[in-house]
Amino acid sequence: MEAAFKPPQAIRGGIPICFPQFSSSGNLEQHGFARNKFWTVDTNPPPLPTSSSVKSYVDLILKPTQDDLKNWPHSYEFRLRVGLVLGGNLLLTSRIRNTNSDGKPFSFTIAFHTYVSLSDISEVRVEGLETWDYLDNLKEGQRFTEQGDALTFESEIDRVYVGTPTKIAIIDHEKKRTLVMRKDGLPDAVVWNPWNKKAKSIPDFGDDDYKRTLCVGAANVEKPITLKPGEEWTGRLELSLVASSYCSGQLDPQKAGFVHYPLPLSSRPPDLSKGPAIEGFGRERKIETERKGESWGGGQVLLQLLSIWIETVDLAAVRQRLFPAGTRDPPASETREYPLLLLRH
Ligand SMILES: O=P(O)(O)OC[C@H]1O[C@@H](O)[C@H](O)[C@@H](O)[C@@H]1O
Repeated sequence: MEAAFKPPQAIRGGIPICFPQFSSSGNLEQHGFARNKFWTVDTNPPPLPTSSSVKSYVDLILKPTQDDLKNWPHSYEFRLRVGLVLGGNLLLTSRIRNTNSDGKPFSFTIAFHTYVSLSDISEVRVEGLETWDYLDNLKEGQRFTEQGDALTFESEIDRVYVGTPTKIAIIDHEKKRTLVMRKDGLPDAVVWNPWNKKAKSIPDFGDDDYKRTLCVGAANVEKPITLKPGEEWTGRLELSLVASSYCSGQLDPQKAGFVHYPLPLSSRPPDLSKGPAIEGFGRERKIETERKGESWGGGQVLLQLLSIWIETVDLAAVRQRLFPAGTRDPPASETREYPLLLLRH
């Protein structure tokens, strides 16, 4: 996929964050405005207990501008901690606080619209959603119950599974690996693939890209969250890639040993033009044309993480947070994934 960040057009690929509205359920633009915003690095976030297995993280923040308040008249602070867990998992911890000074509550829906990169959609099954209810957007949002089998794909799908378990597995038989999604505070799960006809009308999708990607998003859609001033909501999403010696029902990623490491930025830029940037997490963008004299050692850069765009930041500071001293530099042969994505001037 060729994900392009050209607001106000939507971005597809990585993990766009749909906030404060999922899909077209309200008056705002489809999936809300957050996915088209620049975030800033939050240098002094309020304390957030972090498990000792989270070795490196960076804190980001999104707040409304005066213009934003015209569309959605609420003050909020959306904090996102992007963490790398020992062993290579990716942990996103979100906190949304109502900072309205007029005493008014606000309600929102939210989704982490994860684009998962696949070998071929016909080789994939999703476990963890069977027997749960879903709202089918291809049938005016009617409610159905999934049957007892794992999900497989033969045509367009556009559903919100409601009140789902905390673990979902996306099993890719051909790649022999499984993406395990664990979620807290995000009871619903979005499953979307436009299939061939619809994909043709979607800018970021090449003709066959529908075969190689599937959106499985952790979400809170069915019952919007309401926050009074001063109240805060927290949600967590953890993604792990495991080798698919995976057996049905065995969702513990510790049982299999697919490990990936942060790329040591000090060594050399990865040649992302040859393939997906973070393959397992669905990022498939050729960035050759955009790599104009990046400074990998530091300096002011525009940073993109998982489809989250961050205002110009001091790369050295971000690198230090994400890859603190002592992080083991992996031998080149072991480097498989690049959690830190695109840097450009
Ligand atoms: O094209 P967008 O705005 O990124 O949305 C993609 C799809 O996202 C899904 O989550 C929605 O349920 C679909 O209806 C929508 O088409």
